[in-house]
Amino acid sequence: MAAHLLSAPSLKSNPTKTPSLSWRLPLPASLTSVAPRGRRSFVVMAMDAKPTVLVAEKLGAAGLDLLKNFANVDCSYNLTQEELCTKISLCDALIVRSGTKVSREVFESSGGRLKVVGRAGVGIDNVDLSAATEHGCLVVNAPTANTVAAAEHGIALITAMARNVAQADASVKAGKWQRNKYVGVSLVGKTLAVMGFGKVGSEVARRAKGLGMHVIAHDPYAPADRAHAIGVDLVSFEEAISTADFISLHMPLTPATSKILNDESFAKMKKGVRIVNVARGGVIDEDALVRALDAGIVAQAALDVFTEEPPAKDNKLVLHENVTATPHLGASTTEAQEGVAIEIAEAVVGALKGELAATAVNAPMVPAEVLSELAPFVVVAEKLGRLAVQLVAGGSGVKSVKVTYASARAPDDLDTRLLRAMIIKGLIEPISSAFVNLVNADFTAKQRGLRIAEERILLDGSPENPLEYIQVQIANVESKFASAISETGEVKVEGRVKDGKPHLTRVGSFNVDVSLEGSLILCRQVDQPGMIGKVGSILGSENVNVSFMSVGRIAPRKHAVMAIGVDEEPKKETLKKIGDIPAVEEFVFLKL
Ligand SMILES: NC(=O)c1ccc[n+]([C@@H]2O[C@H](COP(=O)([O-])OP(=O)(O)OC[C@H]3O[C@@H](n4cnc5c(N)ncnc54)[C@H](O)[C@@H]3O)[C@@H](O)[C@H]2O)c1
Ligand SMILES: O=C(O)[C@H](O)COP(=O)(O)O
Repeated sequence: MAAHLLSAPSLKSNPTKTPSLSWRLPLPASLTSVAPRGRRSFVVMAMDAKPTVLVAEKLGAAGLDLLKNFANVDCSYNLTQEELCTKISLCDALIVRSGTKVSREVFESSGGRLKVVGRAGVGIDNVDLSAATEHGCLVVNAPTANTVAAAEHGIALITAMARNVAQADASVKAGKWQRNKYVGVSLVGKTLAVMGFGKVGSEVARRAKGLGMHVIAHDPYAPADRAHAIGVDLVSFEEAISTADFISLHMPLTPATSKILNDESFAKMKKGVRIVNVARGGVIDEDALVRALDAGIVAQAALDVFTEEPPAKDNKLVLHENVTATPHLGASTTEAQEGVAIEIAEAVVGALKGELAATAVNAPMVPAEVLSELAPFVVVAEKLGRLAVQLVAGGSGVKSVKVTYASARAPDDLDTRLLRAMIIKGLIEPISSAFVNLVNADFTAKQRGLRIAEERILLDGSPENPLEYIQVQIANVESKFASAISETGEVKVEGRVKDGKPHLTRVGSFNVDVSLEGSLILCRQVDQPGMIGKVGSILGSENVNVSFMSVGRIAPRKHAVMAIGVDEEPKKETLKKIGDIPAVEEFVFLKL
């Protein structure tokens, strides 16, 4: 991405000292959701001495060498939170893996000196991103270097579990020779369901094919042709879990995937299924897994990750005789750690020098004047992305997105890069563990094979208002809400700013008008009197507050789409009651 998006760092040359740095990064609250009023920008202060980097967890030697060429490096492992908080005020950068909690207290204790946190790995669940941004601290990660290691660990767990390697090893070491007890199962010809066909999942699939397994995958957002290219069929969640002999989890932990394997899903699985998890502990309801193991539905599980890490000593799942457990070792190979160390050291050094980091996860940057003008449209853009992706049910994956900006401004007079970044953020964040901002939006989209085509419609009228409306269309997909498909076959949503507020103004071929706040119910019905009352009273009786309601129809007494903004998330039963109204043909609940 072009460096001029960031107000350029001023480098004062001084032959005897490290160059001084001064960045000024305007801070759009919508990109970070954390900037308190009056703190919309932050400045990385001038550094006249060599910076100090605290490496709080073991990092590969090549990465350390890179850091040492530029900074004083303090490797202090196993620090308590208190020790970390004490040290941090003397450090310009901090590098961690998943074992160090970089809490708000750490940022507060830094006294403003900490400028960069480097996460040597993918997940940044251990870094308080809001606090980082509030304190003007850039967070960078290393998202690709440990993919193969994680995939290899998944395969190691599948094979070790199938042949009882861990249990048999413990038995031999205890002086036993139990050849009959540890008869395993073969992998060849067995069906493996890969849940989450991203970087790690696709590498697991490729390797499992080599072991002679029949591989299917479930990932509503992955391109089908990428799966077909390696001989994998993308199937529904139900089909994946009900037909698999082995299930391997590779999706991020998001509100939608939290406890996605639970009592209900275990009940649908083949008796004797085997489960592997090298993603995040929270995607499995661990108590439900213990029940499924006890009931014999799940024959075995092999787990690298846990809801709480390290798990409690008396954790029933870890102690279960049919469970193989490893202490979050997915990324722990010499090679991956060298790769991650180099990736993160380069990112941290680059950030300390004032360069843009493609793997930055919280760096907002856009000129303040552009930001203030586009601020309300930024919200529309992100929400349209979120809505559009949540409307997708399947098809060839979210690959091709067309964004249309309708404006009376000449194209040169309207910088849409921030809007595009926010649409990408809206499209990607609900379906991944990625954090998207202006720095990494295009990079993240490209990495996921997501093509964003932008089109401008030049309107007559006053160019005072930067934009009339934004349209987001996703091609080659099916929708959970058939009415969201436009006349030309794409999932289509359109929004605009009204009285300073973001509004949804079109879904598919239906005009609607609903404020984009809280959550949204879209409902297609036969246009007839009394529908608004019926739906409103169901929501009212369940204490769900309706913030907005609008009906768009093709013609009187034909079909209509009702858009209902709600402040609270309705219960499943409440939504079912709406679906049961005879005139309702389809409906969908969407989180904004
Ligand atoms: N154990 C370890 O040490 C280790 C190492 C690396 C990665 N990880 C974890 O593995 C997971 C995958 O990492 P990645 O780098 O492949 O991420 P990725 O973003 O490349 O892939 C995740 C995939 O999951 C899909 N997905 C999202 N929601 C889904 C849903 N509801 N159902 C099915 N699929 C869904 C996405 O479309 C995407 O294709 C992450 O949770 C990551 O933190 C763990
Ligand atoms: O998020 C990751 O990159 C993996 O879970 C690995 O984490 P680790 O580097 O702390 O082992």
